[in-house]
Amino acid sequence: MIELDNVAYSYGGGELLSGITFGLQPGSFHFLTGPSGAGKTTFLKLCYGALIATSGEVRLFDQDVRSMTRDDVAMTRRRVGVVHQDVQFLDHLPLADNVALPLTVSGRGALDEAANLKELLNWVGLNHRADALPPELSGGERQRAALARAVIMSPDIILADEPTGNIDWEMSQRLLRLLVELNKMGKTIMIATHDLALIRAAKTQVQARVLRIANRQLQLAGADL
Ligand SMILES: Nc1ncnc2c1ncn2[C@@H]1O[C@H](COP(=O)(O)OP(=O)(O)OP(=O)(O)O)[C@@H](O)[C@H]1O
Repeated sequence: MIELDNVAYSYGGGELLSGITFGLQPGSFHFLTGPSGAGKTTFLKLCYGALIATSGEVRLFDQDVRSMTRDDVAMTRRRVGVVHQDVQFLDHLPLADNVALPLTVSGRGALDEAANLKELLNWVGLNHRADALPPELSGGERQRAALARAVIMSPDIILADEPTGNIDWEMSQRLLRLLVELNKMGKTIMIATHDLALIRAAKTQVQARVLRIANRQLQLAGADL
């Protein structure tokens, strides 16, 4: 689904990632960990084509990201749902409209939209908050809304960057359960996180692999986490 072949990435100040070869298999569940500043967000951005590798090749659904047209990029955005580290909403729009934004932008029918949206808000436990404005939401509500928005287009892959960064343990568990549920429905999941307790909790629920970025390299972490 996503393949990186000997990928390197530099930000000008030097090489951040180097010699990265990785293939994301359908239906897999990965955690991505490593020290702060190691390049986890950068790696995720390379995976969904938001950044282009300095060298090496990234293929998204068998297509080299460098050869993608604007339409190709729009298509892959539908197939890859991203939960960003710094979740942004339009503060003047109610939560439901924010969650529906990818549908609205893509021009899907209103009826289709309404049915899908209600079900989705229910699934993340936010039906009662549908009319709330983003500044009125708690951290956990924002994260669940971000997840709902990331999956509203029924993507095949969900990439989540520190989705439990600012929320308490109970809410982290709730979010994890939603991601595990998505994986059981066949979605491919990758979560960047510092939270080793979250990884341990996940391993009791799903067969998760742990990747670690350190010293510019991507490695498969040992089973002793
Ligand atoms: N647009 C940019 N321009 C220059 N340097 C950048 C840019 N984005 C990130 N960096 C640098 O690249 C390094 C890796 O950043 P990245 O966000 O990928 O790390 P991370 O592992 O996700 O960190 P964290 O765990 O703290 O979120 C950092 O030192 C960061 O300052």
